[in-house]
Amino acid sequence: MSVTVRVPAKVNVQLAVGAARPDGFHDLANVFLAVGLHDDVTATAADELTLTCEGPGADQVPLDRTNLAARAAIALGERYGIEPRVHLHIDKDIPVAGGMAGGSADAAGALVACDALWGTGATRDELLDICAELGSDVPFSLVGGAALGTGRGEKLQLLDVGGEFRWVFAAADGGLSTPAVYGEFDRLAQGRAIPEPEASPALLDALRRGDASALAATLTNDLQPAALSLFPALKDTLDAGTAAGALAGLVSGSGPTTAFLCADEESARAVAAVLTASGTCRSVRVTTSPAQGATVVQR
Ligand SMILES: C[C@@](CO)(OP(=O)(O)O)[C@H](O)COP(=O)(O)OP(=O)(O)OC[C@H]1O[C@@H](n2ccc(N)nc2=O)[C@H](O)[C@@H]1O
Ligand SMILES: Nc1ncnc2c1ncn2[C@@H]1O[C@H](COP(=O)(O)OP(=O)(O)O)[C@@H](O)[C@H]1O
Repeated sequence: MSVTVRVPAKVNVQLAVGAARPDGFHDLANVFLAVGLHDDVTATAADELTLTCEGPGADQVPLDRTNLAARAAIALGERYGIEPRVHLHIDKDIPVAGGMAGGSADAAGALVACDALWGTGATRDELLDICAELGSDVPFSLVGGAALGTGRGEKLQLLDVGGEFRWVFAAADGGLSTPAVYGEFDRLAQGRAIPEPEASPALLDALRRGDASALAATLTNDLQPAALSLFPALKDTLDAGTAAGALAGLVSGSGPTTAFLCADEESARAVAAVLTASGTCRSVRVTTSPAQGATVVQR
């Protein structure tokens, strides 16, 4: 018996980062938006825990117990006294180490797939607890849509989105490590007072109204200077996308994927064509948001 779960990538339309906490994490006001790029995770009953992965960047995904999908299966099994005898297959379409929460998506997908396979009877809150143990972004991958993440990003408040937004994503040649980008944020912040992170009322209002121009005017990412400092060529991609007519461009989370918000489908196609021809990125995708969270698509 097999269960397949589809899980979305995310973009952070606001990522306000506070000072480093004693535990090494940073308090955030993290406005997540799920976007229509997905990984599919299939869980199949097996003799032991095994993993396979296919798709772009699959060679950079660990296939041992450090894989976030494997960790999710182990964590669920431990909680409910079940041996994780399962084969997990990840069909990957979310850029690896790209700041789009691909690993978190796979963790949420594996959790929901194993939960369905094993019939644990876990409540959604119990699943969300396990998600938060696995990583700061994992709870959002489970719920999808749009949400404000506070704490280290794991405490979620669902947000209303009043319309569909058009995005172009440019995957970079290479990846960025999330801890390295937060470390660079700390280095750049030395000697500066860091304000408490707060969600922008204007941005939440733009989301609620589905107003792309207003959202474009309020997009912010406090990790962007750190990502650009570690990966300066991203500036060329951002310049190419905005010159091509995007309403705004920003680094997605810790990067190095760049995200371009566009007025409509036609503009998104034009921006994608210019980015593809620019030679400033590895691949380009056009998609929409919001997208739904982890969903069983086959069983
Ligand atoms: C930056 C963001 C924005 O959504 O995602 P990505 O863009 O990388 O996908 C997140 O904050 C990443 O969340 P996630 O990738 O789940 O991070 P975790 O596994 O919990 O933590 C990895 C490391 O990132 C740093 N970290 C993470 C979250 C946070 N609020 N403060 C931190 O300082 C810590 O160094 C931590 O050890
Ligand atoms: N299922 C997974 N998919 C992708 N990466 C994973 C997975 N499990 C563990 N990793 C590790 O996590 C790192 C971060 O990957 P990813 O989650 O795709 O990026 P980001 O944190 O930038 O959103 C990768 O370099 C990889 O070593």
